[in-house]
Amino acid sequence: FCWDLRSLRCSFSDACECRFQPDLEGLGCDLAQNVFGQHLARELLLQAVTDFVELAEPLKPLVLSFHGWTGTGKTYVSSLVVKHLYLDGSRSPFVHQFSPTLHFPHAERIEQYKDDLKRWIQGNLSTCARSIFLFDEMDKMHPGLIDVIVPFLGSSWIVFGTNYRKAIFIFVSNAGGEQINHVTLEFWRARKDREEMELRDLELAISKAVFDNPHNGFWQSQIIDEQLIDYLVPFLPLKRNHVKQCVKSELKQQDLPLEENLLQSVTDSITYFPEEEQIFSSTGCKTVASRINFFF
Ligand SMILES: Nc1ncnc2c1ncn2[C@@H]1O[C@H](COP(=O)(O)OP(=O)(O)OP(=O)(O)O)[C@@H](O)[C@H]1O
Repeated sequence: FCWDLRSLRCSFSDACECRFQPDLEGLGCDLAQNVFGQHLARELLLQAVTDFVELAEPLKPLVLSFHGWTGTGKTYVSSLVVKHLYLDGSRSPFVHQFSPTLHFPHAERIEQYKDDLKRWIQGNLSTCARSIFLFDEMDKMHPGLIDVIVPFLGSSWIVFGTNYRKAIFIFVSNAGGEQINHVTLEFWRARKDREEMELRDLELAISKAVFDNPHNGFWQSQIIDEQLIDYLVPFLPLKRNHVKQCVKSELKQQDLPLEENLLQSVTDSITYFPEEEQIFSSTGCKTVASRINFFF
């Protein structure tokens, strides 16, 4: 069980800046128990977040970029980070999410979006230095837009009168997903244990795929030129056994019986690739919840 004693601690301490009260043990516990098939993302993230929040005066904000195929847990893992950093979890007013298709849909308004985004981040950081900014679908972001946040990501002390070094920025995208899938498949074909995969097996493939792509929000971005991303976090394609674990955990959450037949039927109803070997789920665990409803 993961105990959460933060409320208690928070009420006795002055250190509860913006109700930011990291529960790193809880985060580690949740990642280990509830995130399947992602040993690299789990380890890297826990280490990065731990190192960062333990610094009272960090030298720069923490900047993470999540990459991987659809339904592999990128959004889910971000929600766990938020849940374990703020007492109010995702309801915290200091957690901000941007999605290009929702917030920046019109290419011709890019100059306006640049101003808005800069002011928005600056304003939020003045209210609370311990803010989190999540940028979804980075592969759909207009190149150029994201560069307005460059001044907030580096290590100069004060930007526009705000101390911003305590913020966390998380970029999420499918970019690099195919390359990650390819390397993972090669591992499987070589009969190597998936857990033996190391970051260095993937890093080069991801950075090439992401940063050399003119359609990506990071294309020719100063964020890359100035090396402002601290960690590229890879999410591996999920195998049948991981999908089965997702089905099991969804059944538990919905208080439904854990019948082996049902578990197997839902797991088998998903499509797998490549066509010959059928190893990885083409939608990760994304459609699991809706499929369970279909079987009832
Ligand atoms: N590795 C995983 N472990 C446990 N559950 C998972 C995992 N991956 C996905 N899920 C489940 O599937 C749902 C959808 O996953 P999620 O939204 O995190 O995918 P994603 O990687 O962000 O996909 P996309 O790139 O399409 O946005 C989650 O809410 C979670 O319930």
